[in-house]
Amino acid sequence: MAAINSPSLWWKAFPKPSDDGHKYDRGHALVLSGGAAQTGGARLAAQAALRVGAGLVTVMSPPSAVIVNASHLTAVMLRAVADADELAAVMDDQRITCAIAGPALGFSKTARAKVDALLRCRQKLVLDADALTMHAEASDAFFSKLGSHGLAVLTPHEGEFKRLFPDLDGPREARAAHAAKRSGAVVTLKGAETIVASPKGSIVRNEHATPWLATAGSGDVLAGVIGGLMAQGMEPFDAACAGVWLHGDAGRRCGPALISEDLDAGLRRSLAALFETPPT
Ligand SMILES: NC(=O)C1=CN([C@@H]2O[C@H](COP(=O)(O)OP(=O)(O)OC[C@H]3O[C@@H](n4cnc5c(N)ncnc54)[C@H](O)[C@@H]3O)[C@@H](O)[C@H]2O)[C@@H](O)CC1
Ligand SMILES: Nc1ncnc2c1ncn2[C@@H]1O[C@H](COP(=O)(O)OP(=O)(O)O)[C@@H](O)[C@H]1O
Repeated sequence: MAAINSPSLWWKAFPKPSDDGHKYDRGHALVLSGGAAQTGGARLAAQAALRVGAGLVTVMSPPSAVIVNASHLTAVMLRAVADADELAAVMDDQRITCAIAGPALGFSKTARAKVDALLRCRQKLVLDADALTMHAEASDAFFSKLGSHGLAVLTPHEGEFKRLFPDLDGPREARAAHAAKRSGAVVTLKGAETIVASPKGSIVRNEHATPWLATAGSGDVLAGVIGGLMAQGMEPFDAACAGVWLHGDAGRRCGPALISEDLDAGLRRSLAALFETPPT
């Protein structure tokens, strides 16, 4: 039976900046960008990762999309990365603590190879959207890589979940639990209620949200929130639970007519409230 998500479940593990810390103590997250016409999803995720406290966040952009990304980024950094080999070389830097891939990434051969390179690294991962769908045709091989990796969070919506786990049906909690066991990753099955399941059998149900979150790019923000928390050292299951709650709380604080860009301000208010009155 699932626990109901609330800050008391994960507050102890939640990253708090130390008085004498510097930005590298707060982790460095990378976010893969899609091509020149598909860059927004990565930037939404990157901004969210920075907002929840990652010390540095860099968008890794195909060279052809650098100008587009550069014209939109300020605190988030930017680096051109042409192919999987270049990405693997960047990931060799042990100061990189998490990578986020999938939002508006696309399905090119290069995008697929980049995700494969991430799966061969030791850093924590959030895989969302296209980084999930691209494995629908060869899901067993994907699960085997995820199982060896051991530090990934998958964030499918129902459509993406069905592509990866077409044989699973029944109640959402049972499906998420089964998917986590099969994939060896933490599975965050998004929806009006979001289920977070770990490969070891922990399961949490999040009811703290708002239907106003059903808007383009909202899931990209969630991927960034979870990745930003993992970049700071939070374990994948705790980060997924905390991320889903914060995302829901930010949505509630924004209220009617929110669009995904608004969640940045909502997250700031959510974090301020959490730090002002921490759960007991
Ligand atoms: N600003 C941006 O750059 C944005 C980029 N996005 C990117 O656009 C690409 C397509 O993403 P989509 O999710 O639209 O498309 P997908 O084609 O991957 O999935 C949508 C399909 O799944 C079905 N579906 C079933 N249950 C669903 C559920 N609970 N929630 C959503 N869909 C459900 C829908 O009916 C639809 O046919 C991805 O790369 C995504 O990251 C989107 O995230 C929107 C914002
Ligand atoms: N009716 C709803 N009530 C609460 N939250 C919702 C509802 N519909 C969607 N959400 C949340 O909004 C986000 C949508 O993510 P996703 O479908 O990946 O969108 P996108 O691909 O556009 O970013 C998820 O976090 C999901 O849980």
